[in-house]
Parts: sequence; C-alpha cells; structure tokens
Amino acid sequence: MMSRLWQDFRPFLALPDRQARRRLLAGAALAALTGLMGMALLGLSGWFITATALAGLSTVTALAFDVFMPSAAIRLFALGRTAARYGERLVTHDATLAVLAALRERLFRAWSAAGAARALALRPARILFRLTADVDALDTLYLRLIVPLCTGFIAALAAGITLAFISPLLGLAIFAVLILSGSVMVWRISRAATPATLRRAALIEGLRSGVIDLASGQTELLMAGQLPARCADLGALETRLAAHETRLNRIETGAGIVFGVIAALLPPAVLVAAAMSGIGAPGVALALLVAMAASETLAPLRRGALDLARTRLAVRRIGPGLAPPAPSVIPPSPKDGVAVCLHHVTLRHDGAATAVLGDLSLEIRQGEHIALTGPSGIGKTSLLQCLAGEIAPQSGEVFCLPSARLTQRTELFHDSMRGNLRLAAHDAEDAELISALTAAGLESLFDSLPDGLDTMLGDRGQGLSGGQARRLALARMILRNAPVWLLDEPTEGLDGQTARDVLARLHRAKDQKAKDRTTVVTATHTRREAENADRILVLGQGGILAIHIRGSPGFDAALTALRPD
Ligand SMILES: Nc1ncnc2c1ncn2[C@@H]1O[C@H](COP(=O)(O)OP(=O)(O)OP(=O)(O)O)[C@@H](O)[C@H]1O
Repeated sequence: MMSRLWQDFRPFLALPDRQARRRLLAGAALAALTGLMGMALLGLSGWFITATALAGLSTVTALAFDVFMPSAAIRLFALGRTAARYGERLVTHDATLAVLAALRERLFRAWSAAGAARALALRPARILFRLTADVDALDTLYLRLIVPLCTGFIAALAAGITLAFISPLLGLAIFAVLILSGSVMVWRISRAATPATLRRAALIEGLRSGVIDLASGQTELLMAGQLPARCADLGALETRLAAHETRLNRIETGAGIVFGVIAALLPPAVLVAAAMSGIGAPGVALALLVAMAASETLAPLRRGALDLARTRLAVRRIGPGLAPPAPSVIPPSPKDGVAVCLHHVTLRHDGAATAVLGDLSLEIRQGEHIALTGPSGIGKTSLLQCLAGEIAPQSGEVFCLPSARLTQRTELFHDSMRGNLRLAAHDAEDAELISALTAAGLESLFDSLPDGLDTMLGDRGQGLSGGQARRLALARMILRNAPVWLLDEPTEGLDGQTARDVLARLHRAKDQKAKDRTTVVTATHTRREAENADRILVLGQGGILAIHIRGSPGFDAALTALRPD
C-alpha cells in the first residue's frame, strides 16, 4: 500500500523547478518553526505561570525569581510565531501555485503532441477537467499533506526531545503517541472517505461534461424533444453528488470529533505520566502544554487525509502526461528537385487493427500538383497527416519538404483576426496580414470591419460564414510560406462560385511564389479541385491503384469519375 502510494506520488515530489522546490522546503521549514514557536510559547507560559505562583509562596524565592527573561522570551515566541505563520502562508502558497502552473504547462505541452491531441480532442470536456480540477487537486498534496506531515513530525520530535530532558520515558511516550495518532488518523480518514471522494470526482466530471454538451447541443436537443430528459438526467446527477458531499461532511465531522477526543485525552494522560515520573509542578505544566501544542499541529492533516483519494486520482491521471513527449516525426527533406518521397510506407493509426496504407512508394517532384482521390475512408487524410509529420509510419521512410496543411475543418480560435492569422506567422506585420487576406478574397469583409485586424472572432470562427472562415484559413496558409501545401478537400461545403474563387486564389498565390515552385497535394472528391492537377493518384486497397498524368485518357476518365460541382 505504502509502496504503491510512493510510486503514484513520486513524479510529483521530484519537482523539476529548483526554485519552487527550494521555496516549498522553506515553507515547510517555516511551518515547522511556527509549530515549534507555538509549543515553546505554550510550554514556557505554562511553566512561567506555575513557577511564579510557586515562587510567590515565600518572600525569598519571590525576590530571587527572574520574571524578565521568561516574559521577554514569551513575547519573542508570540511575535515570532505570528511572523513565521505569515511567512509560511506566503511562501508555501506562492510555491504551490508556481508548481501547479509549471505542471499545467508541462501537461499542455505533452497533450499538444500530435497523437495525444487527437485522442484528447474526442473528449474536450475531459481535457478541461484534467487541466483544471485535477491539477487544482494537487494543492492538497503540497499544502495539506507534505507540509503538515513535515510539521507534525518535527513537532512530535521536538516535544519528545524537550520532555525527555524532564523524563526520558515521558518524552518517548509523547513522541510515540503523537506519531501513532497522526498516522492512524490519516489512514482511517482516507480509508473511510475514499469511496465517496472517488464517486464525487466522477460525478462532478460527468456533470461538467453533461452541462457542456447540453449548452452546445441545445438546439438539437430541443428539436428532438430531449431537452427536459437531459435536464432531468443532470438533476439526478446533482442529487447523487449532494448525497456524496453529505457523506464526506459526516466523515469530516466524525474526524473532528475523534481529533477532539484525542486532544482531550492527551492532557490527563500526560498528567498521570508526569505525576508517575515524579517531576515538579512547573515541569508538569510545561509537559502538559508542550504535548497539547504538539497535538495541534496534527489538525491540518484531517483535510489532507479526507482529500487523499482525490489527490491520488489526480496524480494517477496526470502522471502519464508528464512523461517526456514522444520524439518529433517531422519527415526529413528529400533529395534536390523532389518535394515528397515515400519509400515502402506502411501506416496504421494507433489502436486500429489494420494498416490504412501498406507498402506505399511515391515520389512527387518540386512544383507538381497532385490530386489524391479514392473512396471515403481509404486513407487520403491519413497520407497528408503522415506527410505533415502528425503520424509516424509503422515502417518505411518518409521524406517531405516543410509543409502547411489546410485541414478539412477550419480551426479558428476565440481571438482577434490578427491573432488567428498570426498562428501561421507569429511575427508577421499588419501589412503582410492584410495582403494575405486580400489574396484569399477577404478584402471587402476586411474593409467593412470597423475594428479591422482587432475584430474578435468567436470559438470556431463564429461571426464568419463558412466560406469566409475557409478564406481566412487560406490566408493563414499563404502566410505560412511553406514549399509544400497539403490541402484536404479545400472547398468542401462551399457553393460552386465561392469554391471556384477560393481555388483560383489558391493557384494565384501558388503562382506568385513560382520561383519557390510550391508543391500542392490535394485530397479530393470533386472535379473542380482536381482539374488543375499534373497527376491524379487513385488510392485503393491500402495503396495506389492508378496514376493518371495530365493529358492522358485516364486523366480525363478519372476526372469524370469525380463529383461535379
Ligand atoms: N485517429 C484515428 N484513429 C484510428 N483510425 C483512424 C483515425 N483517423 C482515421 N482513421 C481511419 O483510417 C481510415 C482512413 O481515414 P482517412 O480520414 O485517412 O480517410 P479519407 O480517405 O481521407 O476519408 P474522407 O474522404 O472521408 O475524408 C478510416 O477507416 C478511418 O476510420
């Protein structure tokens, strides 16, 4: 059990950021100092009050008793404790936030790797949940487990050592009781809370995904008459969630009562033990208050123990994402004059039973325009993904000049027009952006926007029509200035006139870069997208079924087989 816990938490304890690690250690030291100062304050106060009372019994001892040193020390401990607590809160919270921010960045980098991003894109609500709730749950690890465990151990050790000076047996007993009660408390509370904590986490995740689905699919649900049923489902989830919250609250209250009982039993136990050791009244008062103060440092562990299962779940889910990202599969450049070269390539998607392309060899010269055709699902997009370096082949070699890919779906972000365009060229000047917009046929739209390049676009390019969004994606591709263009059904979903205009502008932009001899590979089902190609490649049965060169009878037959406008 302990070794499995250690395995799970280990990657999160070895913090890569040295500064955060140092700050967290400083915070733990300050927390321990706060505990020690509290113990010293209570112990010394108890001893001082008892000793002054006893000293006052006779005039000689009353005159000889030094009241100044202990009272100065009490003041020092009181002020020191406040300052140490303030410093501890500042340092540990700052360090924890820095650690969590660094973790989010690492996770985001790992998830933005091609394969991981594709897998996670299927569950966007889950990505959001992991990036927020799971990472947030880790603050328990640092603030409510590591720091209080260190503080509790140091306080128990200090109490044991202090009391050992009065009576070694008493010191040992106090140390053992504190360590034992702290460990049993963490173990019992976390065990009792684990089922409800895990179910609550799953329900919150389900509720979030459900609400996101409900909000984004509202119209469809309304049309299908399913909106009330969906709302009722979410209501039921909410009720179950509330039941688990209640259970956890009960466990927390129970833990508070048990802790209160331990804290209440400790003083009489210490009294009895001290009396049996035969130490004087001031020593008894010191022992009593030191033990009480030390037991106080265990209190924050209750919350940590309650959230331990949630933290462990977060650690298990996030842990694999912290692995170093897979090496890049960006293909190397081919020999001079060649833009793309595939040598006996076999391509299979992760988790797929069969290869989508097998033993495929192909060479595309620089400046060539290739149309990739074939039935839906045959592997056209997969081939483009392989050329773009998004998926690696299982075997064979891929060479390709740097490429820009126009995906089937236009991805536009909730950002300004400038921000959306600069994804392709982050330091492009406004003049370059406007010239790309003009080349893509968006000059009239641009002129009509009062905020120009500062105009905000919604998620997925809301505020633009399908054709305008496609043109914006085209402008972005022009800005990339890559020698190879990989176009995935570039005019799908556009009306004939717009589609022809987009294609004409694409070819114009390509010709303007004539000196660089842009190579174009277009995956297509339509005649208009293939008619300007130099060669039409027909994919089928995991490979190339036929290659038709422009001007050959096969070329015209292949064109005719494609969908008209
Ligand atoms: N990420 C993936 N994981 C597993 N299988 C995938 C993945 N992406 C695509 N496939 C499968 O690979 C095959 C080829 O898909 P691909 O998208 O390359 O076909 P396509 O020829 O471009 O189709 P279309 O013309 O409809 O766009 C399909 O059977 C598809 O289900």
